[in-house]
Amino acid sequence: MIVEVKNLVAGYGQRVLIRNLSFSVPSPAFVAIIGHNGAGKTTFFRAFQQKIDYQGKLLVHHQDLRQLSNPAEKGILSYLPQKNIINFPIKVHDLVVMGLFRKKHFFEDYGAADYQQAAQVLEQLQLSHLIDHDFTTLSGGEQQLVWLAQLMLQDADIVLLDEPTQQLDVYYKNKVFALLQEWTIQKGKTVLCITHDLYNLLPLKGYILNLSKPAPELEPITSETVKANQAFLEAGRQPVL
Ligand SMILES: Nc1ncnc2c1ncn2[C@@H]1O[C@H](COP(=O)(O)OP(=O)(O)OP(=O)(O)O)[C@@H](O)[C@H]1O
Repeated sequence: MIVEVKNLVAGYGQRVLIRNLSFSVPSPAFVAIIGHNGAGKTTFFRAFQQKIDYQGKLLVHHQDLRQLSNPAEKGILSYLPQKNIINFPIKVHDLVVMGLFRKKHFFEDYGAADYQQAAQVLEQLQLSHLIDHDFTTLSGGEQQLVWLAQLMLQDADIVLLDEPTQQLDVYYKNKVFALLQEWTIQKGKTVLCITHDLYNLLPLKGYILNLSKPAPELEPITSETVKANQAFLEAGRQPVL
């Protein structure tokens, strides 16, 4: 089992957002996590990162995440937040190369081979022209792609992405989803991706987890499930019982 969620209950104080969620991802897969604004998608990721208290169990590779120290350092888990703000000047190349942090000792400098790897992922994302730019001067979508490049270098087994295509144009939305699919099929990664871009899921193989449903479960991505979930979300929020 790569990821197992067992009877997860999570929220804030009296406000329970995730009630008894259970599912398992037995082999590398792409999982789109969908739901209305405020449904608890980011909260679910916070539980994964042990940033909030929760009941139930979260297991990765059969290990309880509560007992697993520093899964990022071990290359088990990586995370791309919805917003990641930097307020000091830094070159795109220098930011991306930091994705290799777990291969470095404390204070060890990044070398030519590391910068070469960073340049390669930037090229793959068609961002080579931005390599020497100051990150803080880039557009929102460009910044989002640069973070994605850094995440690629982290090369973790399980990748959590919170709306990675939110600010992207139609071309890059498709390109990023295709890339995430490639990570699962060619590199054996498990990708959990929060998204509101349901129609971009249509060409993909994987699963949908709709956290707005009363009993969310993994549904295979097909044109029927995408359309049914889109209709479900368009119908509006269900009253909380
Ligand atoms: N630290 C917190 N304390 C109390 N309530 C919080 C906290 N963080 C988030 N919430 C609330 O929990 C609810 C779920 O938030 P969450 O960020 O998980 O939603 P989401 O499904 O990711 O939504 P969106 O699609 O808008 O990003 C929201 O109503 C939010 O206001």
